[in-house]
Formats: sequence, structure tokens, C-alpha cells
Amino acid sequence: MPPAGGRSALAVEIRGKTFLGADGEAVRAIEEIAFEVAPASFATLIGPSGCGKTTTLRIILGLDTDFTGRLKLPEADGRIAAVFQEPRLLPWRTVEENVRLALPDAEAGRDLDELFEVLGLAEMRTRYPSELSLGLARRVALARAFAIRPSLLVLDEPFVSLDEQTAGRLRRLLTEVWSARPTTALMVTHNLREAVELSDRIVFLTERPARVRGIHEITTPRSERDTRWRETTLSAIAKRYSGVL
Ligand SMILES: Nc1ncnc2c1ncn2[C@@H]1O[C@H](COP(=O)(O)OP(=O)(O)OP(=O)(O)O)[C@@H](O)[C@H]1O
Repeated sequence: MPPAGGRSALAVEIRGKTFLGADGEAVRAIEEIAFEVAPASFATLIGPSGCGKTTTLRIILGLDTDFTGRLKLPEADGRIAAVFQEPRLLPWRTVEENVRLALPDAEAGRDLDELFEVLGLAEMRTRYPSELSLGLARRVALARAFAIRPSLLVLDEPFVSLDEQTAGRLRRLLTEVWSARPTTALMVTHNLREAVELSDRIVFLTERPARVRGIHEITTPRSERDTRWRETTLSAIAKRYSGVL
């Protein structure tokens, strides 16, 4: 149990979510998704295309309130940071300005040297988004998310559309920056390898309308997750959840 008044888990209980489709037909996106993410741990949501992953994140972010169920955020008045597939940087602002704009006024002058350093952005602070590759722009989006010291970090496919080498480097950077500033994190991905590398807990969803198909816990420290461990873990998961690879 967390101490009274301290950080608590993210608890998600979505008992139903229905959209009204363009033709007026009801589209049941989520049937029943319930899971928890322990304080300062990293969880991943994985499931087939169109099963309701982004909808779940939008509900958690408060962008969609039309659902049945309830949510418990890690801190009632805590900050939530979101990293989307598109880095969403302001093109007329430098890298540093883009990151600082996310800070509350009282923290506007805060020292961000270490954060830029750990994300390999120290030399990029005066660049503009148009001068950055997608991989670099995603690093800036990560810097902006961590800069606000969020109590909850939500990531929607942050490595999609990158070549494997760039994606691998970004995953390692995320592990490093998150390990130095652990916060309760929930990521959506299609990529099980990515989930296995980063997560403490993987929540598998079914086809739409989404239900939780199973929850896989990973207790091996990230520093011990070498190639051999990854392959063994992936095949154990594939055996248990056929069709997820
Ligand atoms: N605004 C909307 N209006 C109608 N239907 C919607 C709306 N948003 C999502 N849906 C439908 O709800 C279902 C879940 O969508 P969602 O984007 O959450 O899936 P996803 O798991 O994130 O998909 P992907 O893996 O392809 O990113 C899909 O069938 C989608 O077409």
C-alpha cells in the first residue's frame, strides 16, 4: 500500500465505450478493460489494430468522457504528459522553446541541461523542428513530456515509422530517462518486442470490442533483458497468447 497522501496506482476500469459511426450505427469499441499500473512502473497496452487502444488512452487523458466505468489517476492533482505518434512541435519555436513552453510559469527558468543531455539533445537546443529527423523530433517530444515531471506519462506508439536502429536507440533513451525519473507510465504499441524491452506489465487486449485477454508481468530488471532473455520471453508469450506476434 502506498503511504497515505502518497502516490497511488493508475487504475483503469472501462466497462463500455460505444461510438456512433458515420452511418448512424453504434460501434462498440470497448467491452471491458480493467487493469492497474503500479506507482512509478511502466505498463504497455497491446492488441490488434482497431481494438480500442487509442480510445483507452483518450479516456485516461480526459479527452473522451463519454464512457461507462471509472478511472483513478496516480495523483488527483498530478500532471499528465502525453507523447503521440506525431511529435506535435511548434514549427516556429526552437527545440528548447518547445520544451519550455510545457512548463508552468513558476518553473519557466528551470535548469533542463541534464534532461537535454540524457536524451542526446544538448547540441539541438537552438534548432527548429524542420531541421530535425523524425527520430530527433520524437526525442524532443519525450523531453517535453519529462520536463513537466508528470505523475502519469501516456505514450501512443512513440516509435512507429522509425527504422529499427533509430527505434532501438529511442527505446534505450526512453528507458534511461524514465529510469532516472520514474513515473507511472502507460504505452500503446503494436510491437511486442518493444513492450517486452520496456515494460513491467503488458496488458493484452482482444479484438474489438476490447476486453483484457491477459496480463503478463515482467520482473527481470531492464539491465538484464539481453537478446537471449528477450527471445525466450517472446516465445513464452507467443505460446500463451497465440497470434500476438
Ligand atoms: N470518433 C470515432 N467515431 C467512430 N468510431 C470510432 C471513433 N474513434 C474510434 N472509432 C472506432 O473505435 C474502434 C477503436 O479505435 P481505436 O483508435 O481506439 O483503436 P486502436 O486499437 O488504437 O487502433 P490502431 O491499433 O489501428 O491504432 C475502431 O473500430 C475505430 O474505428
